[in-house]
Amino acid sequence: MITKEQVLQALSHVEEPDLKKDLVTLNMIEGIEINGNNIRFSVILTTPACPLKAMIENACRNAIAYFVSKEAEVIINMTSRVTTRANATLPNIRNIIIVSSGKGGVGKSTVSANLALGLQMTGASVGLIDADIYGPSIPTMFGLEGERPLSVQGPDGKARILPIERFGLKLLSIGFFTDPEQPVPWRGPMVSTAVKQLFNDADWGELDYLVVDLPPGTGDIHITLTQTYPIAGAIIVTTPQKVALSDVRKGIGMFMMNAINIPVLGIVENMSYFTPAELPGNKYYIFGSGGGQTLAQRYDVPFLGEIPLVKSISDAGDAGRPVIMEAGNPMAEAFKALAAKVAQQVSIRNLEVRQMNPAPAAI
Ligand SMILES: Nc1ncnc2c1ncn2[C@@H]1O[C@H](COP(=O)(O)OP(=O)(O)OP(=O)(O)O)[C@@H](O)[C@H]1O
Repeated sequence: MITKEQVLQALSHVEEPDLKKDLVTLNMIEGIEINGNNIRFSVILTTPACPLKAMIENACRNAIAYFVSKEAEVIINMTSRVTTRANATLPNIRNIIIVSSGKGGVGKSTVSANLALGLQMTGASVGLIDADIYGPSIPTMFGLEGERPLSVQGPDGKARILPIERFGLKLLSIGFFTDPEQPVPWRGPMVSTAVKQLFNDADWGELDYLVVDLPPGTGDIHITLTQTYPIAGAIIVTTPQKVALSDVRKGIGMFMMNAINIPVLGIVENMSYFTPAELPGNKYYIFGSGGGQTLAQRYDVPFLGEIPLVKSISDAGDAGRPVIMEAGNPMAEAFKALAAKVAQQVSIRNLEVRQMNPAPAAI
């Protein structure tokens, strides 16, 4: 007779490669049912985008065959529950991911939009805030220029902004509230108040991830957000040119300052190499190669990947349909891989935070 204890014992030999602990210790096994030779259970991954899903499933099957019985018929339900750090400020939002860059024009908004969609395509619920007061580009990238979000009455009687939904994403941009013909001369306190409204006064519902596209550089918004909300981590976008890399150093330095102390989930290098549309296998590193990777090593933060310079990205951005929506486009694959890596880093950081502060069970 196969017992539940035998199954748990076998699965305690399977390690989650990113989290470096076994599946039983991580409480990732649920709903074990045994009926004669049939074993059924669920593995609760920490993100639907887990790039190691197939490998973990395989390791579970091998462990059952080795430690329990070769004859067992195993049915595994691979599912997920996105982890969070305890968050009393915005309890419905499990992870806030900020996307920043030292310099303007490096592709921060392009990365934010495609990352948010990449996370959403794996089954997570995702929101995107465009807090780039100097040049909000999310309305254009999603074909939403001139749109105005509706206002609804919340249960407390207060008005709430309803994010606009597009391709399954919930979106709010500072650009929905400003007139592109009449740029607003923003002052520090105005900026902070306006951006905080996008978080506090909006009806986001339940979100696994909220991606935030920040203005370039290190300014008031960065300080306000990092001091007001529990941020799961920051992503830094750069391009291979030396000047962009030196700006990134300042950005990383800011997040690592004691007073701010936001985990850097990693560096993304955009426009790393040029790929002609007719020769997608050819890569031309016109600005030199390896800069982002070297910087990541120097600061001991993950390198999240290289995004090529491809004309279709900007065409797609201008046409209101981010490139990740184009099935079969190699760029779409690059952004999907990026989303999986980011989700993985969020899970790792959340576990580290829980180990440092084990009081509330945050899963
Ligand atoms: N990998 C790429 N290949 C080709 N074009 C790209 C790539 N990444 C971004 N672009 C284009 O470069 C321009 C700037 O990109 P984007 O708006 O995403 O940058 P940003 O860093 O957010 O800029 P800003 O600082 O102005 O907000 C856009 O026209 C975009 O379509």
